[in-house]
Amino acid sequence: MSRIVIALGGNALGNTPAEQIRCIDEAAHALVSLIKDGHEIIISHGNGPQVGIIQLAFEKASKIEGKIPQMDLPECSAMSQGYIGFHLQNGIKKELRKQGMPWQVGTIVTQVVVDGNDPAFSNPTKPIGGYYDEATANILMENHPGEVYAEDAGRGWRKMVASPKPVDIVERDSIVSLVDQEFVVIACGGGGIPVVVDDNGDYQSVAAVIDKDFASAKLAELVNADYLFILTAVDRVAVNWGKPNQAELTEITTKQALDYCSEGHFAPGSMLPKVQAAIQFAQSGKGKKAVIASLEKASLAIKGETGTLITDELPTISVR
Ligand SMILES: Nc1ncnc2c1ncn2[C@@H]1O[C@H](COP(=O)(O)OP(=O)(O)O)[C@@H](O)[C@H]1O
Ligand SMILES: NC(=O)OP(=O)(O)O
Repeated sequence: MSRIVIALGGNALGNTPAEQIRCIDEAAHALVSLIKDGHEIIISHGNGPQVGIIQLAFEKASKIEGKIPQMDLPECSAMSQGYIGFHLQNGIKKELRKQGMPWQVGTIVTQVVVDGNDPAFSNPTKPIGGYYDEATANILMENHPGEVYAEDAGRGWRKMVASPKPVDIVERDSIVSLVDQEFVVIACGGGGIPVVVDDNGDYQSVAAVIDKDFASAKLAELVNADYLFILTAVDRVAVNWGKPNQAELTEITTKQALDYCSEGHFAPGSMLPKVQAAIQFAQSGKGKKAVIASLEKASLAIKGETGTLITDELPTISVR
């Protein structure tokens, strides 16, 4: 039996409630199959599209109806955790019931501590919300001084917000306690609600969106997981991505992964943070394994039949 932290891509959850329910229904079988194989799972998820939509909805509503306030980013993140957690709870419960399994499912509103002096606060790099063309992004920047829009991994222009690195997880003990009681736990949604610790030791929220892959690596480290699974839309990480000599990686050491990162094989804002988060977890303790794989093949990935395995110690590399 292994303890597995699973990071689900926010872009894979669709853009509407109906799409999200459908995506989760499709993912639930793969997630439950890991429990059926005897593993404990803790699920985290992205919220990039969703948190941007929630913030924009409040901004628009506040202009139409004066009494509706604008909503700050941490509150929008908290709402996204509830909204996505609600659908994940129901989708996973439905699949568990179908398979006659008695596990409970619970979502924890999770706060993640960041460093208030993180340089990320003055360099917004995390894309949120929908996609725009360049001309529209320029108009939005003119009309909203202080807002930053930039290209997101060749997919279009998006609003960029600060994305500090996770340092600690406030609700870590609650998460471990529920896992120990055979709950499927959903935590650190959207990378967690970013907070800093003030002089009194209280938590104060800060306007940022933490990368869910980095938050998942921190979660996996703090709950002493054996595996970090980063599940996305491709079966394996590739070198020379999108080129005629593209080659998928099956197993790499953290050293090899670092070399590939510095050679520019992984797109910033998409695959690069996943590989960096995988390295971080693999280096966090002896025998720790990180796997980047496709969502629907999660149960094959744990058997080593698909995905890219990243560990600190593998002596060999396979490329195919
Ligand atoms: N070197 C690479 N190997 C594999 N996929 C890559 C690589 N570089 C970029 N990608 C792209 O990155 C995507 C994963 O990033 P993204 O869509 O942002 O993730 P998420 O699932 O968290 O929303 C893959 O589906 C693929 O299209
Ligand atoms: N918070 C976060 O990393 O979300 P995405 O995975 O949707 O970008």
